[in-house]
Amino acid sequence: MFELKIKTHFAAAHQLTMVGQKCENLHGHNWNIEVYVSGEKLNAAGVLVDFGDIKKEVRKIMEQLDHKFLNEIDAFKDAQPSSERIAIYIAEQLQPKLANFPEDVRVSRVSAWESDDACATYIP
Ligand SMILES: Nc1nc2c(c(=O)[nH]1)N=C([C@H](O)[C@H](O)COP(=O)(O)OP(=O)(O)OP(=O)(O)O)CN2
Ligand SMILES: [Zn+2]
Repeated sequence: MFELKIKTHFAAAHQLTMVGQKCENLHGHNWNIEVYVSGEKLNAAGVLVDFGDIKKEVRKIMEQLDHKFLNEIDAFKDAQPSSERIAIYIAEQLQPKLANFPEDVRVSRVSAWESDDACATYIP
């Protein structure tokens, strides 16, 4: 088994209803995102997937989130944009894009760091 990781980031605003907590106020984060992709087989070039191909797909997903008010994005209208939900969102958006890659390649983990010391990870 091989596991690749690429890192990216986006900046956005959100509001979370957490009963009296400060995050109920409109505020923003610079999220740092780690995307892990795993699979068994290397291609003729000796790689699972070109890092550049993964980055290209992840960049498109970041464009949907960057400098947005996340609560207004369709995916989060009925589901608050916590770091957990952001991690799931990225994983679910990316997985179908991997259909063009070798068949056993899949998203194995997405971590969303909303600060230097707080991170939510989704493992499909
Ligand atoms: N499990 C989760 N808990 C919290 C989330 C989340 O997405 N998942 N999000 C928040 C808020 O986004 C809030 O903005 C961050 O809160 P918090 O880490 O408490 O605040 P700070 O970044 O200011 O950190 P301090 O350590 O308090 O300085 C809350 N919880
Ligand atoms: Zn927040």
